This record gives sequence, C-alpha cells and structure tokens, in this order.
Amino acid sequence: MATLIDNRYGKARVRVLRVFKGPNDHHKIFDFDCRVLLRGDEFQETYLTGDNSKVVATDTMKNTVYVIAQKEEFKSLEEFGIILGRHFINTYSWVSGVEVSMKENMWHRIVTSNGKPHGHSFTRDREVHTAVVTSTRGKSPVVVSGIDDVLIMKTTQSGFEGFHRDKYTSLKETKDRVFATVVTSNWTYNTLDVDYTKAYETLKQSVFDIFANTYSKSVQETLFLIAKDAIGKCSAIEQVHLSLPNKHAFGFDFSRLNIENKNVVFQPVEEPSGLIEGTIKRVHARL
Ligand SMILES: O=c1[nH]c(=O)c2[nH]c(=O)[nH]c2[nH]1
Repeated sequence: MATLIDNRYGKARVRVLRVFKGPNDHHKIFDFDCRVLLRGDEFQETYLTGDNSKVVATDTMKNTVYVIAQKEEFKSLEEFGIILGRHFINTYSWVSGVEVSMKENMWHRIVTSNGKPHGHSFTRDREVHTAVVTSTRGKSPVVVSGIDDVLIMKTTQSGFEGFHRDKYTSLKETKDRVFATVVTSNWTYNTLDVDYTKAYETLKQSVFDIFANTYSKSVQETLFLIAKDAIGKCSAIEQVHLSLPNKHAFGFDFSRLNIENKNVVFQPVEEPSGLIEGTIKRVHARL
C-alpha cells in the first residue's frame, strides 16, 4: 500500500522582464524569475488515478504570469506575487493555496558623464531581491522578502579575540583583519500595509551602515547589529534572518621568508568559509 501525503505543482523558472514605460523614455524595470505552485485537495486525483480534469496545466500557469505582468500595475515583486496569488485563488475554486517565489535581478541606472542616472539604460551586479508570497484561500497573503548575493568587504575595523581556546585551536587573535562576506537575508512583516521597496532599501542600508561604520568584534555581533538596526528603522519588519559566510582572507605568512609582515598582503581563501546565521525578532513594548 502507498498513500499520497502531500503535493503541490506548478511552473518554475518563468523568466520575465517587465518594462513600465513613463514619459520621455523614462522606464522602470522588473527582471525576475518566478515560480508558481498550486495546492488543493482535488489535485490528488491526477496523482492517484491520472484524472486531469482539475489540473490547471503548468503551461497555462506560465502564460498567466505573462498576462498578469502585462495587465497589472505593480510597484514591487511582492505586490506582483500578491496579485498573481489572488488571481489563481479567484479563478479556480478548487485551488486552496498558491506559493509565488520570485528572484529579481537588481539593475541600476547607468550614470553617464553628465552625472545623471539614465532613463532606460541599466547595469547590474550580482545582487538579487527575493520574495515569496504564500496565498491561502480565506486568509491574508504572507510575504517574505529577501536579499541575496551582496558582496561586501572591509579591510580594517574588524577583529576576533577572546574566543575559547583548547588543544585543537591554532587561530591567532586579531584586532585588525579583513572581513568579507556575501549577504543573504530574508525578513517578515507585521502588517499588510507595506512599502516593500522602502523596506528592502532600509535593510540593505542597515547592512552597509553597520558593516562599514562599526568595529566588528565578530561576524556574529555584526549580524545582530545589522538586524537590530533594520528593525529599529522599519516599523513594518517583524523578523530578520541573516546568513553571513566569513570569506576568509588570511595574512600571508612572510615569517617563513624572514620578511616583515606589514599586514597589507592577504590570501583570500575560497574554501572553507565560516558560516554565521541568526534570526532576530522585534521585541514589542508591553503596554
Ligand atoms: O567572527 C568570527 N566568528 C567566528 O565564530 C569565527 N571562528 C573563526 O575561526 N573565525 C571567526 N570569526
């Protein structure tokens, strides 16, 4: 005997570039990858008997992404995910839930030699904006926003001292090291009335401000301070998860060559890296 205990299905890696065209060729773009998954008891039938009568073809789901992207006005990926989830729930009475997961490539306006950000020419680095919108029939959608692949490095004002030592410890204490990481974060909200773009920018600015302006006693301490700063600055953010690999760049060992180490030449090491993670939640004041 075998029984189906869970299922969901849909289309993944639907690539969309949506251009909102304003006056004077001033455009706003959303370049993203979208995954839509449907849930519903009646979808069990196709797994159990091959009866497809209630199956919304994944091809239809893919087409729907493009139709909604063209038809609707949205100011953020999060808003797009909410609209798309609502569409599936309203259109198919047997759909009980929809999960829309998106990854947006973050393009920035090219600044030409006149010093002004260009209206419709863009450049991008690795930064990715993520959003997962979970819609359940009869409930409010749940939004989780995130940021991935932001590379940052500081070349001083970072140390690591006073850590536990035992017979397996060889690491030296330092007050002055290179700190490089690739930021991955996601966060939840305590309200449905959110300016998602502003929340994203606030979180990113907290990463930059704390990282750049605060002496780091450990990656762990920096992680907590970033999340605390973002929670303090954006009242809609309820909880922040951060994942910070410690991309080591060790000082080269000049002693073997009898040459003075001036702490200006380092050996970046791809593997292994430290991996520091934490989840920080808002503490609500008791009334
Ligand atoms: O900031 C750090 N935290 C650690 O836990 C750790 N462990 C390590 O070897 N180096 C570091 N650096």
